Amino acid sequence: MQALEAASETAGVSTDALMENAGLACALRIRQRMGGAAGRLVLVLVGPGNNGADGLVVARHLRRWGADVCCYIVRGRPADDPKMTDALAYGVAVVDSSEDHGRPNLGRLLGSCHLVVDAILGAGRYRPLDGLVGDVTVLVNSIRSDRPDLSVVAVDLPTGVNPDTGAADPRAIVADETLALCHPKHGIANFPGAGLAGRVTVLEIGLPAVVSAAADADLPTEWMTPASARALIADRPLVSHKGTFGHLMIVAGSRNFVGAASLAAQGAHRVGAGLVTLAAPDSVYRLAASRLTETIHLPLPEDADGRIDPSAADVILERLNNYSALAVGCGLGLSDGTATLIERLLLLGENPPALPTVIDADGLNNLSQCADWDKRLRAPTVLTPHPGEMTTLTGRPTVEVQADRLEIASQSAKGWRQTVLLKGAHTVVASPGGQRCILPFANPALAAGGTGDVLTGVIGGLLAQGVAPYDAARLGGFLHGTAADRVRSQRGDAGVVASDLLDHLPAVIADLRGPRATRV
Ligand SMILES: NC(=O)C1=CN([C@@H]2O[C@H](COP(=O)(O)OP(=O)(O)OC[C@H]3O[C@@H](n4cnc5c(N)ncnc54)[C@H](O)[C@@H]3O)[C@@H](O)[C@H]2O)[C@@H](O)CC1
Ligand SMILES: Nc1ncnc2c1ncn2[C@@H]1O[C@H](COP(=O)(O)OP(=O)(O)O)[C@@H](O)[C@H]1O
Ligand SMILES: [K+]
Repeated sequence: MQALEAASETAGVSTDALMENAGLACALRIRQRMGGAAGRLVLVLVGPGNNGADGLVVARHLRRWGADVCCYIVRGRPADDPKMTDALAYGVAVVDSSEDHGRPNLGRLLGSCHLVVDAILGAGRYRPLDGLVGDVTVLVNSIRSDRPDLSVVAVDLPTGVNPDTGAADPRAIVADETLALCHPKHGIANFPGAGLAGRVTVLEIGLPAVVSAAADADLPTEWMTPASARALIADRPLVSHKGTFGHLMIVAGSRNFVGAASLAAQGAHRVGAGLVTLAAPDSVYRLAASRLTETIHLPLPEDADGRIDPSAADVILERLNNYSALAVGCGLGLSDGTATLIERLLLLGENPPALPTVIDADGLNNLSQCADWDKRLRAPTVLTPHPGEMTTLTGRPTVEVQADRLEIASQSAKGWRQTVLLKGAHTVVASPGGQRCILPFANPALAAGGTGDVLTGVIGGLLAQGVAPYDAARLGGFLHGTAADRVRSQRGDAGVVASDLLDHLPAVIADLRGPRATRV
């Protein structure tokens, strides 16, 4: 962002203009969050640099719209600060920390305000919080935990988070929402910083077009937003039929995991696949069929433990010509037989069509048993490991995977020449060509068995409709994460079950698509 700011100056857009744009964008979002400005009491914590200057612009606009706004100057501002002059001219109240010994004024303001804006520190050079700033952040965090009605909104980054790494001072601000200016900094993509940022909203600050185009080409990591997801949703022609939207074959399920197969099938239906066939062990078919009224069924021979028998590979392979995508793995179980099945379905050697494929769960575990699997995948594939499955596939300890999620997903995608979706809070998607993106969802409601099976069905359903693997993975993950956020807002963090996600998927797609005209 520092380089972009310099390039903007050269292109004729001053830092001051960017700061004004940034402050206005933040003020608009805060007003929206509060459901209006008039009569609200807002406390803006102002630091010494440009983040503090953004805070003063936010304060001025909110005051202009009728809020009672107090700026608490955490660290001295320059004596001739024009942003301070402007804020005072609009009637913003100012309290200086140097005159608030023992912080009685700050305590009083925190006790009565509706919302706190953290504009103490942003993306400047990081150093650990000193005593003065740390005092303030500790008080804010403690009053926030006593007052569930109080929102803390951070400008650009929560104060105390290292913008480049995501490391955090133990006294860092805990925010309910972070307003990321232009390109989100790594500090709110990586944990623990990401865990302190709350919901992340990305705001435009009006970089000149030539600068932002160059930046988009240069920056390796995309932060998925509703706008970037919308761009991946295809039009749905009015004159269409079930064949228009593809046919997905799902190979899944075993005696112990009947629901996994069923959840994947429903995930695919709910993102608009034209036809979905579930190829499952005969005993799973008998249980799942009564729930899956829209699904086509292909019952398969099974072994003594209720897993698909490897001889079923012939049954599947001879039919694949009639399908447009394949999803493999949910609840498959793990045995020599299932490894043979996976080898025959997915790896070089046989000669069926190379259907776009998503592999999850035991599909991945079985795959890891096949010699040289990473060099022999036949089709364009999305692999969707959780961190434990990533360990199985790469041999790298899970703590290592989690410490460097972006790099490990990227390296794996390049090495395997396939798309990789590394699950978990802030899911990472990486393409074999070096693109990568972060899905901005951290949601404990998703931490429940079966949610990954829904994701596999969603990605498979998109592949079947002709969406390219990298796009299917990032769009699928975005739809899944958005649906989960909706479920969480209705039902809370605990007790959500995977099938709760399903009903939300069509509305998530419709809302993202918006009122755009459907083409015939
Ligand atoms: N780069 C851009 O294009 C734009 C940047 N903007 C804002 O500018 C911010 C970056 O501004 P700055 O570079 O001034 O950085 P900061 O606002 O983070 O402030 C840096 C100042 O804080 C001091 N400081 C750093 N760590 C400290 C600590 N632990 N305790 C006490 N003081 C500490 C530094 O010595 C320095 O004086 C962004 O986060 C964003 O809010 C926006 O105004 C929009 C335009
Ligand atoms: N705390 C979390 N924040 C965001 N997403 C999460 C969180 N916990 C789990 N998820 C998501 O939920 C899904 C879980 O998938 P997985 O671990 O394969 O479970 P299962 O196979 O039991 O369905 C993944 O999409 C993962 O990214
Ligand atoms: K901040």
